Amino acid sequence: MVEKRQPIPVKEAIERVMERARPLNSEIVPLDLAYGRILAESIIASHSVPPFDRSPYDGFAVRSIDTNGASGDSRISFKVVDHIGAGTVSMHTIGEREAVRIMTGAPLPDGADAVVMLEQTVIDGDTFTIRKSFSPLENVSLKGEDAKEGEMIVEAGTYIHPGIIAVMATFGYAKVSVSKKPVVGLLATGTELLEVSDPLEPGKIRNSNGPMIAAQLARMGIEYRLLGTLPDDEEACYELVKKAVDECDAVITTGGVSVGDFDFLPAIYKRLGADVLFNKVAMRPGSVTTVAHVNNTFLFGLSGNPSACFTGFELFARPAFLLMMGCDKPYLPYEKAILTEDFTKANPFSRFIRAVYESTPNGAFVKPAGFNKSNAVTSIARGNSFIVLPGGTRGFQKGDEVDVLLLGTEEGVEQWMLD
Ligand SMILES: Nc1nc2c(c(=O)[nH]1)N[C@H]1C(S)=C(S)[C@@H](COP(=O)(O)OP(=O)(O)OC[C@H]3O[C@@H](n4cnc5c(N)ncnc54)[C@H](O)[C@@H]3O)O[C@H]1N2
Ligand code: MOO
Ligand SMILES: [Mg+2]
Repeated sequence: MVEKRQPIPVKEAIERVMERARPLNSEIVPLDLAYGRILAESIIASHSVPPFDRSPYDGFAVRSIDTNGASGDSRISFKVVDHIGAGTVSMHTIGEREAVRIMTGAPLPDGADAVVMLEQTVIDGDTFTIRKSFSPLENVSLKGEDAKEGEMIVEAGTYIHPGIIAVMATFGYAKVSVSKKPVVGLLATGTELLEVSDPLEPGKIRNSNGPMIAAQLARMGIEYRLLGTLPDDEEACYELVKKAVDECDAVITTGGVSVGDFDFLPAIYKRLGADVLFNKVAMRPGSVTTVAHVNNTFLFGLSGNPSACFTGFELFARPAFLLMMGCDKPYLPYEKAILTEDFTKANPFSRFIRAVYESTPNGAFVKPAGFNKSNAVTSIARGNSFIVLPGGTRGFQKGDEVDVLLLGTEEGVEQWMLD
């Protein structure tokens, strides 16, 4: 008698996984290795930005009061008493009708409260004239206008993108505290599996899930331990998974999670005494995705079918790893888009269709990325998103608005947006 599995809604499955995920500790890395990591400390402005009043233009620093009344008919003349570029501080205090020739980024000299752009002057030796008046602080980049000393700039939990690298450099963070990455073991199971470099043989296929998951992990900045590719042999798989559980924060397997005679993962979870969070999800593809937990280690039993495997990783493993890394936005970004093709199949379960999403000036559009069965591999290659159709629906038409989850973005969202 084949075991009857109880499907649970996708949202509940995700919640069960996320409830078990615990943030890992942090580690210190040099700034040049921080890109793509998750901040484990908040970035506080250690000084004001800019740190001094400075010139935003190449021109002349003047006292605005001296410019009052300037016009085309009545030009006012200034005497240039110093000349500075960025990085140099003038020792002069500007007096009446005096000016310092100043370059972009140089600190405003004492006494000056406005900057005249070079283009606004007529220069004659060490004097120049202007034809308009300037108000106090005109063309001055004020100390602290970008950030005040002590201000919170980026909160812990944020994905470190190049802009965050820029502020950390600004504030002298030569090293920064980031969350540790999970150690993830990767095992492809299947007697039919060949290595990528092997020629095809009757009844065999090349292992595409292993390299795919490795790349899904790489896209998140996570390295993996390749546990290997094993035939459908319960004993060999058990020994390998058992060993990996002690060494890894998560073990991802592909294949062998359904009810077939050579699907040994359910028996392996039992022998390990693992707590199975679920073994059936009301979704297509990926309904047999199984997630278990033992000794503080996650076991992600992804389906062998490539589209199901891919989907199971993105929906369950990805947010769990991001939560473990302290990320405050672990979920795939959500959009609405207009379907540009009919999709008339019934959806007994929530359906995740590999899709091509395009954002245009006329709105966002989406269409299935080709052959879309659970065992499809080409639509994963052609897609950049999932169309999500709710369970219990059918007959989506061209022009309908549908839910879309975007793949491969650096930053996600705080909440799972769908049921
Ligand atoms: N009687 C039932 N049969 C099946 C059910 C079911 O509920 N009752 N579920 C179906 C669903 S849904 C899926 S999905 C698959 C899941 O199968 P498994 O996760 O057990 O995976 P396998 O049986 O090992 O392989 C399935 C399929 O995928 C190919 N495969 C496996 N590994 C790889 C790999 N690394 N790279 C590329 N392709 C791989 C394998 O050759 C099979 O074709 O079960 C349904 N059956
Ligand atoms: O797990 Mo299966 O992918 O629902 O087709
Ligand atoms: Mg199977």
